[in-house]
Amino acid sequence: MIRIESLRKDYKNVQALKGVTLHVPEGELFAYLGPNGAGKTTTIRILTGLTRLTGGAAFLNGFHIEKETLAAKRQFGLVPQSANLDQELTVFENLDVHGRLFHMPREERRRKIDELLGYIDLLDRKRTPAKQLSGGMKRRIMIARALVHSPRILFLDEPTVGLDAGIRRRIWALIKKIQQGGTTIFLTTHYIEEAEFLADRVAFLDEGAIVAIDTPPRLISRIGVWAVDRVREGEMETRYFNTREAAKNHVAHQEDSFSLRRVNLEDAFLALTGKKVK
Ligand SMILES: Nc1ncnc2c1ncn2[C@@H]1O[C@H](COP(=O)(O)OP(=O)(O)OP(=O)(O)O)[C@@H](O)[C@H]1O
Repeated sequence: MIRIESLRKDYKNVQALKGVTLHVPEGELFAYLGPNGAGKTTTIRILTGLTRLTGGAAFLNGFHIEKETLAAKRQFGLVPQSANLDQELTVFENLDVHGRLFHMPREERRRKIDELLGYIDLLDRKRTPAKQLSGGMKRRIMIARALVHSPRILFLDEPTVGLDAGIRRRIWALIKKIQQGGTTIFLTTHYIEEAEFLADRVAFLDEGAIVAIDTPPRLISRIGVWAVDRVREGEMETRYFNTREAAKNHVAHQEDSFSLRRVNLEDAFLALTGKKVK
């Protein structure tokens, strides 16, 4: 469970977070979606104790992140945006170092690491140096590493950035599997389809403030059901309708080329923020 209340973060010249409030119940997969610079990483850095907040409060499974720091830190695993495995160490050693940081006894570390490597389908790479792994494998190992101490909350900062489509889907399946084991997942992304596919609920973050929080289907239904894209005088125009008939009526007798399609989460994001995510 994650509770954030009126969270603010000021850097010298930027108000990175302007009073963010949200609650992620136990076991939910929550996506925090926004364009570059929206404040996604800043939020994760504050929740995981890497950056101090300017105002407001946050709790992880009920523990105050600044007043009960140690207990709060035991609640989560973090997969940062950039690959930070120790390249010279093997896969096992990378995970083992993490288990030691959490003072796990040796036998428990071994058991847990084997279990996790089996879980992510990389047991055969246990003795491989990290530098010999592909980008997708490194990402899976980073996810496994974050789970060594059995946290109940997992933070994933842009978990599939830079990975190709096939590997991205494999990571999605892994994230879903982790949630099905009961872990609360807080994921940042600027890939809308990632949020639409994975998340129980999504927050749209823009310039340090939340614009909307809801389930993907409910966010989409705020806009309409059918969309008509049309190029008009060199500009792309999209209009939204609640029925197919209304959409068809709109394009009847038009000479421009158009496409009729279902409304998706990207439409909802654009309509609610007036921005493009990518
Ligand atoms: N250490 C820092 N010092 C000054 N400004 C910062 C610092 N870190 C972030 N910012 C600013 O705070 C704002 C939010 O940045 P943040 O990295 O949280 O955004 P983001 O949504 O994670 O974007 P991205 O997808 O690019 O990582 C941006 O305007 C950024 O320039």
